[in-house]
Formats: sequence, C-alpha cells, structure tokens
Amino acid sequence: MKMIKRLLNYFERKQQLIWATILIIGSVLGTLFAPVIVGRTIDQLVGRGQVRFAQLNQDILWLLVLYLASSLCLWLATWFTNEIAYQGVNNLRHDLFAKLNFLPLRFFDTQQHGDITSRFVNDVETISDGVLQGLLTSIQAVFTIVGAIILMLYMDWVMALMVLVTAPLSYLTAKIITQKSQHYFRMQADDLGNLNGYAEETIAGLHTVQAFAHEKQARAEFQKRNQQLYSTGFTSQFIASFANPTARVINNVMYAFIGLTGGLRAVSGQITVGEISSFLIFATIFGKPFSDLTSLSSQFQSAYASAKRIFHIIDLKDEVADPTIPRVIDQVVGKIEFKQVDFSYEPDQHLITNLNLTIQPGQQIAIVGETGAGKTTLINLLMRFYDVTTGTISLDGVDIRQLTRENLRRQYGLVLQETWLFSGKIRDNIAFGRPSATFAEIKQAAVESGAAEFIEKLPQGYDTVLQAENNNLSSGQQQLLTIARVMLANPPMLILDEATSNIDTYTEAKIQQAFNTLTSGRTSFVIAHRLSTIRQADLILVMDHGEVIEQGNHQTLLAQNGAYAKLYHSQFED
Ligand SMILES: Nc1ncnc2c1ncn2[C@@H]1O[C@H](COP(=O)(O)OP(=O)(O)OP(=O)(O)O)[C@@H](O)[C@H]1O
Repeated sequence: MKMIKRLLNYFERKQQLIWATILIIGSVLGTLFAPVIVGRTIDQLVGRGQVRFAQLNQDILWLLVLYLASSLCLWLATWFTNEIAYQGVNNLRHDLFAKLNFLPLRFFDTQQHGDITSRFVNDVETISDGVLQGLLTSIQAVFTIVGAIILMLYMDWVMALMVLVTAPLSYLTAKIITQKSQHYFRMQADDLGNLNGYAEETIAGLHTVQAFAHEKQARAEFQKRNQQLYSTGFTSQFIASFANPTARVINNVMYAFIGLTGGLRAVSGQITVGEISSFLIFATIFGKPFSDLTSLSSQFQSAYASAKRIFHIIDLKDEVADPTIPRVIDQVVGKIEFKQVDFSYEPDQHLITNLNLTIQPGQQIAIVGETGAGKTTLINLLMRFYDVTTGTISLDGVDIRQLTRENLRRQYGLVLQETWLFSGKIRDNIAFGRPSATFAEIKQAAVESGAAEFIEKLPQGYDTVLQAENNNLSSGQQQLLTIARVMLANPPMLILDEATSNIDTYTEAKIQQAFNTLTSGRTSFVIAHRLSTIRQADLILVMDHGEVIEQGNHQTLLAQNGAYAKLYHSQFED
C-alpha cells in the first residue's frame, strides 16, 4: 500500500482527475439508463399489430442521445486520464534520471547498463499503461457496479440478489488466479532486463564478438536468456489468462438463471417482458466491470513489479554528499598530496595500502605498471569517482572531500582511451567542455590539437553530424577530437589515460604533439603503456598490485635497475 501511495503521488493532478471522474460518471449513467429505455421500447409493442409508435419513436431518440453522450464523455475522460498518466510517468522518469547523477560510480560498474535502460523504457511504460487503464477502468467499474446495484434493486430485488451473489464469485476466482501469477510477472521483468542487458552489451561489442568468431556462443547465450524470458512470460500470461475465461463462464451461468427466473416472474405478472430484457442487459453490464477489474489486476501486478524495480534504484543510497559548506578552489596551483591512503573496491580485497605521494605544481606524472596494477584506480581517487577508505588526498592543501565534486572535477581535463562522443555535430562535441565557446575558439582548439586537418577534409566540416555509437572516425581521430575538447575547456590540470594506444604512427605523433602543448606548465597525469612517450616526465610512478613500488625520473629509475628498468628494457631491447 505504501508503494502504491508513493506511486500515486507522481500522478497527482487533481483538476484532471476531477474532470475525468465527472465524465466517467456521465458515461456510466448513459450506459446504465440505456437498458431501462430498451425495456420501455419493448413494452411499447403491446401485442401483434398493437404498437405505440409515438412513444416508441421518442424512446429510440432518447436511446440515441444517451449512447452518443455516453461515448463523448468516455472519449473526453480518456483524454484527461492520458494527461494524468503521461505527466506522472514524465515525473517518474525525471526522478529516476536525476537519481543516476547521485549514485556512486560503484553502482554503474557493477550493474548491467541494459538493465538500467530497461527500467527507464519498459518498466516506466508498464506503469504508464497500468495507470492509464487502471484509472479509467477502476473509476468506471466502481460507478457501474454501484449504479447497477441501485437500478437492479429498484427493478426487481429477487433477480438483483441473484446477480449480486454470483458476480463476486467470478471476481474472487480470478483474483486468486492473478495472485498466483504475480510472482512470475516479477520474474518476467527481471528476465527482460537481463535480456536487454545482454543484447546491448553484444551490440556494443559486436566487432570484438565477430573478431573472436563468437557469434555462435553469443547467439546461444541470447537464446538461453530469450528462452528464459519466454518461459517466465508464458507462465505468467498462462496463469493470468485463466482469470478472464473463468469469470466469463460464471457470468454466462448467471445469465441463464436470470433468464429463467425472469421468465417465471413475467408469467406470474411480477415484471414485464421489457423488464426481463432490461435485466439481461443489466447483467451483462454488471458482469463486465468485474471481469475488467480482474484483467486489470494482472496489469496492476506488472505495474507493481515495475514500480518496485524503479523505486529500488530511487531508494539506493546516494554517494557521500558534498559538504554543506564546501571549501572552494578558484585558481588552482596544482600541488597534490596522498597521505597514508588506503583503498579497496571490495571491503575484503585490499588494493592500495598506505600510499604517500607528493606532486608539485606543474609536474608531469607518468603512471606505469602492468595491467590491473591500479593505475586507473589512482585516477578514480584523484577525481573522486571513488573515495579513499582511509587517509587523505589534498589539492593545494585542501582535503578534496571538503570541495564539491564539481569544483574538484572542473580542475581536471580528462582524455580517456575510450573516447566518448555524443550524437551531434563535431563542433558541438568539441564545445562540450565549454558550451559558451565561439566558433572561432572551437576552430582554434581543433587546429592546436591537430584535429582540424581531418575535420576540414570532411564534406560538412565542423557541421558533420556524428552518431554516438558508429561515427566512421578512426580511434585516433576520435581521440584528437576529445583532445580538442579538453584544449577548449582549458583546465588547469590534466589526466590522460592510456591515450596513445591503438593509433597509427602518424596520428600518434600528432597526439603526442598535442599532449606536449596541453601538459606544458600544468600538473598532469599520463597513464601510458608506451614508455617512449614518458621519458620527459618529471616523476614516474611504477605501480604493482596497488602499490607504488618505485618512483623517480627516467634516469634515476633506469639506474636503480628495478621494475621500471625491466619494463623499459622489455619494450626497447628485444
Ligand atoms: N569497479 C571495480 N570493482 C572491483 N574491482 C575493481 C574495479 N575496478 C578495478 N578493479 C580491480 O582493481 C585492480 C586495479 O584495477 P585498475 O583498473 O586500477 O588497473 P590498471 O592498472 O588501470 O589496469 P589497466 O592497465 O588494465 O587499465 C584490478 O585488480 C581490478 O580487477
């Protein structure tokens, strides 16, 4: 109940709800009075050749007006409920997306991205359908049931009682059935998320999948998950599908009894033949809201399961909040200190222990080490994508946890090996770091980074529209664009993560040149696998299993003849 209440808060639009309710009542009244008039028209046929035409015509006219008015009211009510449902869903999506910005990176590192997307798209859609249908059908059902009871009791209490006793039977049976299917609906939503996650993962990495001739395995895995979804989907729908037919059978038995009892009562003169007809129509009208409610309940089950998945994310613990009164760094000098830093991703797996480091302003730091040594982790800590477990990292003497994340991250320009370009023009992609930049400034950054050369050869130049996933640029060209982006943003410090791998020698030289321009005079961190590019670095940190095992410049480290020398010789003296 708590969750339903919470969900309904999103759909609170009082005025529209009042209008929708009034219009639905109007439509229900039309539907309820129509059978009374049908009964009256039948009673105008007094006997063979004895028809009261004047009265009959008037009744038929009334019937037409009632049906038209009832349909119009229903159409308008649907319009209002649409507005309520879509506005609510809009708010829900907004909150879900807003939440993503407050979740710790740990969440995204451990969750399938397709599953998150599925919550945005499928789950939200299911809720929207549930609320839309739910509002309309439930209001309609309640008023139809109440109205029909009153009218039926007024017409003939014996038959009314018969309907009142049998109709809830069909409802109860269907309810028991849908309760059973609830468990499977939850499983179905999870399996759908699972399938989406796998499809997204495979499509994103299709090159790799094909390069490793892994299509068969990928198809098999997809099929396995698909089959699982089929099986839970089928089971839930199968169980739920019993609800409606069962209700119908019970309803039909009820009609037969009404026909029989009505006939007997008409023979004894207690009701007219027209009233029997009215009553039979009433029974149909009265049965419908019950079966509507039962099929609606399966829709509610799915919506409930989806709401649970969405609120699960909304209720996750936010990352540690920024300080209420943060320190602010306006003009960064660029001195960074690690003091007794311990860090681990998982509580029981220590990675970094007691790391102490001092980086002077303007220094160029190279981080080297084998894969999994902890290079990216160091960057994650510097930018507060993760927080240290114990110890402190300070920037210009201020513990970085005393700054807002925005203030800290604005000090860094980040060039990753995996470039991130969004769907849009090249010029907008470069301007991402400083949206207010003029076109001249964008061009200037492209020239300085060396990206201008290839951009200007494109038919649409800076107006070329890129697709986020598949943009036909080489990885070197993409990286030059991200370098241009950082150049335009002109941040005081830099982080370049494995920036020179996977690129042809010509582009690599261009990138190297761009890096040199970029890093001069700024505190900068470069993660590089090619040791040739870091000979000039002021400080080289050699990492292994989360520890900085050696530090110094190229000459001193070579002279030490330790891990760095070994790594260096392995690259240059084969
Ligand atoms: N989000 C995470 N959750 C749990 N463990 C992680 C996470 N990210 C990295 N690790 C683990 O931490 C260790 C260090 O990883 P890190 O990515 O820092 O290495 P790296 O030196 O940057 O490696 P590479 O050169 O391959 O990028 C590895 O053992 C890795 O498996």
